This record gives sequence, C-alpha cells and structure tokens, in this order.
Amino acid sequence: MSNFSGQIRASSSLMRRLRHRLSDDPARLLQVRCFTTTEGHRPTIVHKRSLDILHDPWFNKGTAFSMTERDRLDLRGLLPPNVMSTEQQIGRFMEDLKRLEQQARDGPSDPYAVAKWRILNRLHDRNETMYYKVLIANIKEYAPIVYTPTVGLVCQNYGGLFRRPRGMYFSAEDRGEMMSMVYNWPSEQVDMIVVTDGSRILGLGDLGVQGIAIAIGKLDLYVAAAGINPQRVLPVMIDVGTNNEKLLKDPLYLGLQQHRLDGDDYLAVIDEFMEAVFTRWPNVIVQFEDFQSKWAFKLLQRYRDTYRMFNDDVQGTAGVAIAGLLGAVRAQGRPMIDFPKMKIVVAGAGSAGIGVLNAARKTMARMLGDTETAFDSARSQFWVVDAKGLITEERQNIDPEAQPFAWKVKEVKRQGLREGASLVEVVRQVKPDVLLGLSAVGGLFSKEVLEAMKSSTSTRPAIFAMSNPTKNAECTPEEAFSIVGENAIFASGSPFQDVDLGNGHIGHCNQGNNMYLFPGIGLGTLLSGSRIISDGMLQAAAECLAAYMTEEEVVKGVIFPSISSIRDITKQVAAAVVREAIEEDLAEGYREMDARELGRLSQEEIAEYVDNNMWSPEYPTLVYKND
Ligand SMILES: NC(=O)c1ccc[n+]([C@@H]2O[C@H](COP(=O)([O-])OP(=O)(O)OC[C@H]3O[C@@H](n4cnc5c(N)ncnc54)[C@H](O)[C@@H]3O)[C@@H](O)[C@H]2O)c1
Ligand SMILES: O=C(O)C[C@H](O)C(=O)O
Ligand SMILES: [Mg+2]
Repeated sequence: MSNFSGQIRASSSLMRRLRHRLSDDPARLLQVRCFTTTEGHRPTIVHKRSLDILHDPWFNKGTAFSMTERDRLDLRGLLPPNVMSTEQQIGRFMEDLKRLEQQARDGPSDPYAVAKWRILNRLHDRNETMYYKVLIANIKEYAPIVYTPTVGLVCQNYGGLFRRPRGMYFSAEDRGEMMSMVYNWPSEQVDMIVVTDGSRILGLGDLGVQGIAIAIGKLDLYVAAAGINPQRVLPVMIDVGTNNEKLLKDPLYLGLQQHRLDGDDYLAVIDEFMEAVFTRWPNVIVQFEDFQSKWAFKLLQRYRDTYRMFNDDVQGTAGVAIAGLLGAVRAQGRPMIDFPKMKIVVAGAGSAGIGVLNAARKTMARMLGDTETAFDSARSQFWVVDAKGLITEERQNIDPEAQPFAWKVKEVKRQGLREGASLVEVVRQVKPDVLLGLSAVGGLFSKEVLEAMKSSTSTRPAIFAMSNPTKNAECTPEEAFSIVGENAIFASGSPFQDVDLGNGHIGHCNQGNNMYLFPGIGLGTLLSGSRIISDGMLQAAAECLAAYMTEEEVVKGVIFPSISSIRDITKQVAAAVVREAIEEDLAEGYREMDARELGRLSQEEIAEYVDNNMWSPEYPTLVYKND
C-alpha cells in the first residue's frame, strides 16, 4: 500500500510542477486539474510476485495476465496457458451464474439467491476488478443479491457462510487496544467506513457480529455506484455482544457470546473506535448503519459536529423519503410547493420513521417561509403510529424523539381518534395522502388498512412500504394496486416487480431505498473535503434526487430512478453535495484540488471533477519492483 500512495505522491509533485508552468492559462489549468485527480492508466508498481499476486485480489487478473506479464511477475506455469480477455473471463463467470439462475424461481423467495451471493463473494475474494465489473454491468440483477433483500438472509446465516474475513472487527474485549489495532489494516488511505453494531439489521433485529455483511453490502454500492476506490473502503463491525438469545447459544456464532454492553460502557467502545479511525485516517467518512434507534440518534448527536459522519438510516432514508413524497405531490399534477398540505400517516417511530418525520417537517416549514410558526404548524400534517398505536401526549414514557409528533388529546378527539388508536382507525379518520411504513412489520398494511386508503383525499394515494427485506415490507405492490386502485403510487424498500394491471396498464413499483443517496452523500463529502456533513448538504442531496425524475415519469407513477442509473444519479447527488459544501463555506478541498480552486469551479466543472474522481474497474498494467 505504501507504494500505492508513493505513486500518488510522485504524480502529485509532477502535476504541481506542471500546473505551475500552466498557471496563467485557466483553460489548460482545468484540464490538468481534472487529469491530476483521475485514476490513471499508468503501470502500477507491485512488490509481490508469483503466488502472492494470484492470492491478492487487488492485483489478481487470473487468466487475463498476459504472457509478458507472467514472465515479469514469475507467474509462468502457475496459470492455465490460455490467456483470456476480460470479456472472456466475464463470459465464463456469467455463464456459471446464469446456469444457476435458469433453474431458479423469480422473486424474493428465490432459493438460489444465497448461492448466487456465495459465487459473487468468491469472485470478490479472488479478483476485485472483475467482481466490480460484473456488479456494475449487471447492477439491477445483482444489487438484490449483494444488497437488500438477500444480504439480510446472508446476515442471518453468516455463521455458515463465512469464509474469508473482510473488514475489521472491534469488540468489547479490545478496549484500550483500538488505537494500535487500526494499524493492522493494510491500507494507508481509507475514504469510507461503514460501521454497524449489528443491533438492528434491516427489519431482522439483533444479528450481532453477523451484521458485518450489511456493511460489506453498503460498501459494494459505494464502489459500484459512487466509484469509491475499493482499496480505500473498510467495513467495520463493532461487537459489543448480542441480545439475540439464539445466537448466544449457537455453537457456530462468530461473535462475543455475552449480552450487549449498555450505557457508558457502550459509549466508551464507540468513542474509542471513532478516535482510533480518525487518528489513523483523518479524512475518512464514517457511515453509521443499522444501529438500534436507542443509540442511532444519540450517536449522531454526539459525533456529527466533530467528525465526518452520518447515520444512513436516519438521514439517508429521510432524504429518499422526501424525494418520494415530493414525487407523490408532482404525480397528482400539483406543484411541489403543495407539499405542506399533504396529510401523512407514518407507521413506525424508530430511527428511520423519526428521521423521515423530522426532515419532512423541516421541508414543509421551509416551503411555508421558514418561520417558527411554519415549523410549528407543519407538525399537524403527521400522524405517527407505532407498536402501541397512535402517539398522543397521553402516551406513557414517550420516546423523546417521538414527543414533537404526539397529538394533543383534545385535538385527536375532534378527529374521532385517541391515544393508541389502531393504524386502520387512523387511516379511516385521517384519509391521508400518504401512508408510509417503516415499522419492520411485514403485511402491516392489511386489506383493511389498504381499503381505508381508498378514501384518501388524494387523487393519487401513495403507499410507501419501506421496510426491508422483502418479507418485512408492509404490503406488496399487487396488494396496493388491487385494493387502493390503479392510481396509487407505490414504493418499497426492497425491489418488487412491476404489476400488470391488465388492459395494457402497468402498476409501477418504485424502490424507495437509501441506496439512492448514501453513495452520493459519501462521494460528495469526500470530494468537497468538508469536515462535517451538514443538514444543507443532506437537503441538497434529497432535492437533487427529487428533481432527477421528469414530469412525464412522475405522472406515470415513476418517482424513483431505476437502479440501472444509480451511477449517474450518484454522480449528480455528489455534485449537488459538493456545490452545497462550497456554498456553506465548508469545502476544504481534496488532494490537489484546494478550497480556493474548488470555489472557482462552474457547475459543469464540478460535475466533471466528480466524474474524473470516480474509480472504474479496469486492470492496470503491473510492473514488479523490489525495494
Ligand atoms: N427503505 C429504506 O431505505 C429504509 C431505510 C432505513 C430503514 N428501513 C427499514 O425500516 C424498518 C425500521 O427501521 P428502524 O431503524 O426505524 O427500526 P426500529 O426498530 O427502530 O423501529 C421500528 C418502529 O416500528 C414500530 N412498530 C412495530 N410494530 C408496529 C406495528 N404493528 N404498527 C406500527 N408500528 C410498529 C416500533 O414501535 C418502532 O417505532 C426496518 O425494516 C428497516 O429495514 C428502510
Ligand atoms: O439497507 C437497506 O436496504 C436500507 C436501509 O438501510 C435499511 O436498514 O433497511
Ligand atoms: Mg440500514
């Protein structure tokens, strides 16, 4: 790794000299700037040869090593003699994968999904370049394998599926050691960490150390969608124990078999981890993922003003939901500014639900003039139902995060409702424009609830069944369209097929998942060099996603892009985040691009800068060097 950064250092000084000579020609300066920050096609110096190269997934090309390279790197005889092109290699790999698929049933219950994950995982272990080439070219097919829903099944079965370790594990036993442990990771530079404590994996609950697969899956999207260099990503599991009784007794369980640490002991572990990673990699960005709500908000408040971090479930989900909600307004043929008139019922008041509620309320308030009164009145557009029913001020031991959305008892009485009213009662009385589920309860939007949505006052009632994985979705698109009607707008957290409504009509199934935002938030933060991730940067990301869909698409009920365009949407989101960081004077620059230069870039140049800094899976030519 040291050579890799050495190469970057060498090329940086060359570029500095070049730039000095060109500095009075702004047009050429931009060209050089873009060039300096592009992952180039120069040879990569390696300090390994022979089997060490074949066992190194960062350098391995398998049968694609040319004969001259085989000679240079002492590989002759270690590979079958036929030199394959990348296309041939991928062709062979895909044939294998497809063979399996042809025998498989469609849909989320695909019995071969885990087998496909295993095949892809093996490829990931032996050849990173090829793995990401396959993933990027077939993202629609394989995102549901490396990401939700299959990754959920993988986490549940990780004890059996675990082969080669990937990422780092910090456990409660490592207290006092983390600052030195971080140096065991081979990369001199890490741009992105996704960390989980495994306490709430998707809607599957506490999966302890097995939750590492979720961090790996999120980082796969960072590479595939945002072009973050895979040598600079680090999946992390913080193992503070588990409260999953089954895992505590499982002889195959890979983690600490003790109950979770809590209170100050818990905080001490997370604090030590944050200090350690930011000491070694001061420019890293840490994404918190799938922490139980109890800690998600507290940790976000604790770190967000000092570290470059965000919580994907709270903040990423909020942005995606806002984009979807604005899409639902546009789908009715109404201007976005009508958003503050929407009546929204949210089922689920955990990290995701509360994140969405806070962001939606702020967005409404901004549209109403950004005054305190506007903020206050926006509150009455939301009805929050959790496991105990409708939340009002009468609720005992109310969660402080949910408190601002608790209805006054007198007011709900007037609406024919009361503390703890059931979801179906609330929907019947409120007749909402939107029913949004982040409850993790599969089938929560029952026939009765969806029947009640038929009296929605909206011409295009929106049903967002956002819980993951598939079996935790609050309803299926078939149920939504058949019961609520063809005009409904549907989005789900995990992918479903579009629904054939007959007569040539298609019920469009949108995937409303934070995957449309977190890669761009991470990339934009990295390239802006902002030390924190501000509300404005998150808002800019959400607005960019909302504006991505055309009027024509939105009217057809298509409110989120297809996953096939995830690299493009991520690029745009990242550019929007960079622009906002510049605007807020937070951008400190990245590598050769300092804050001043960044501040001078036009909108088009920012887009180009982002594009030029995205990693693409191409084999570099390798040259051996012995120091
Ligand atoms: N689509 C996305 O991008 C996305 C993003 C984040 C989270 N999620 C999903 O959202 C779900 C919830 O995540 P979380 O972190 O908020 O979890 P959480 O466990 O913190 O919260 C779940 C909430 O649902 C409530 N609930 C439980 N049973 C209910 C019922 N019968 N009726 C109404 N509410 C009920 C609970 O009281 C709690 O408030 C998970 O399935 C997760 O996968 C989806
Ligand atoms: O992981 C996902 O697919 C979305 C979200 O982060 C979740 O926790 O469900
Ligand atoms: Mg999550």
